[in-house]
Amino acid sequence: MNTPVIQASSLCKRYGKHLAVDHISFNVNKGEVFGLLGPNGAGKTTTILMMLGLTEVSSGTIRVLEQDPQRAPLQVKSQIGYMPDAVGFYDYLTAWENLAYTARLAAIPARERESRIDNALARVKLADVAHDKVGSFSRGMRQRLGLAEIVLKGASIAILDEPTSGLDPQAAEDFLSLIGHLKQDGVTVLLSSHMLDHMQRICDRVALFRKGRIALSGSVDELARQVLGGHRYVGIEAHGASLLPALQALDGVRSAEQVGEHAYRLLTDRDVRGDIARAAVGAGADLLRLDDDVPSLDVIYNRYFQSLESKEVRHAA
Ligand SMILES: Nc1ncnc2c1ncn2[C@@H]1O[C@H](COP(=O)(O)OP(=O)(O)OP(=O)(O)O)[C@@H](O)[C@H]1O
Repeated sequence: MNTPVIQASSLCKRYGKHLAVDHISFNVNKGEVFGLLGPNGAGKTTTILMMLGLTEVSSGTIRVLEQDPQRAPLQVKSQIGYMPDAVGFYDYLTAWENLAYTARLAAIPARERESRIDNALARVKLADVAHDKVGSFSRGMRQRLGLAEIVLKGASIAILDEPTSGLDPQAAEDFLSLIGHLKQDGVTVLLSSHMLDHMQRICDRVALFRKGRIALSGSVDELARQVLGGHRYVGIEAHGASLLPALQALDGVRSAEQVGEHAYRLLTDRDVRGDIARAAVGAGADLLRLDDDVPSLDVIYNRYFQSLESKEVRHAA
C-alpha cells in the first residue's frame, strides 16, 4: 500500500513578483526513491527548502510525515536527513569526531553513540579513514560522510540535493549503490539532480520541473509513454537469411530497417522481443543480439523540452 510521507498541494513560493514555485502538487510514498529533475532555476531547491521549513511557504500546503514543517520544524528535522549540495563538516576534526558532534546535536543517547557512529561509517565504507581529518577527504568521501550522518540519525526520510554532481564515475557509482542500501532499509529518498542517467537508474518516480511547475511526473516508463508515445527501439543482429521481410510483417512493428550486413533496427509500439525471436527461428536465421532499448531519461527530457520550445516558437510567430 502507498503511504505518502511527503504531500505537497498547490504549493507556491514567491520572491517579490517572481513565482519560483508555482502551484505544485505531488506525493512521495514511504520507501520510494523520488527524483526532482529540471534545468537550473526550475524550483527544485526552493521546494526542498520548504519541505525542511527553511524557507516560508507563500501559499498551498506541504506536509512531511503529516506535520507542517513551518509549525513543527524540530519534529520534522529530527526525522529527516538533509544533505545539501555542499556538505559542511569541520575540516580540522576527523570523520568520527564530526559524527560524534552530530550525535550530540541529534540527542543520541551517550551509551549508543560509539556503536552507532562505527556502524554508520562502516555502512558508507569510511571505516578505514574514520580517524583521518575531513580536510583531507575528496568530494566523494565527504558525500559519503553526509550519508553516514543520515544513517547515524536513523532518519526515515533522506533529502539529497545534487548528491552525485562533481563526483567521478566510480565515486558516483559507489554513491548510487549506497542510496540503494538506504532504500533497502526502508528509508524514503528524495533527491534533486541534473544527472539524468543516475536518476533513471535509482528513482522509482521522478517529477520534471520547468519554470516553477511540475511539467511531468511518474516512472521513467510512464514518462516515456507520455512524451514518446510508448515507442521503443530494438536493435537486432542476426546471421543467415535476411530477416527484414519477417520483421516488417510483425504486429506492433512501426518500421524496420537494415542498418548493417547483419543488423536491423526497429521502432515498435510494444515489447516484441518474443515475436522477433520466433521470426528469426522461422526464417532460419541465427539471432546473435536482441536489445530492447529502454528510452533514456535523457532522450525523454530532451524530446520534451524540444517539443515545448518548438510550440513556443510557433506560438510567438
Ligand atoms: N533567496 C532568493 N531570492 C530571490 N530569488 C530566489 C531565491 N532563491 C531562489 N530564487 C529564484 O527562484 C528560482 C528557483 O530557484 P531554485 O534554486 O529553487 O532552482 P533549482 O531548480 O534548484 O536550480 P538549480 O538546479 O540551479 O539548483 C530561480 O529563479 C532563482 O533565481
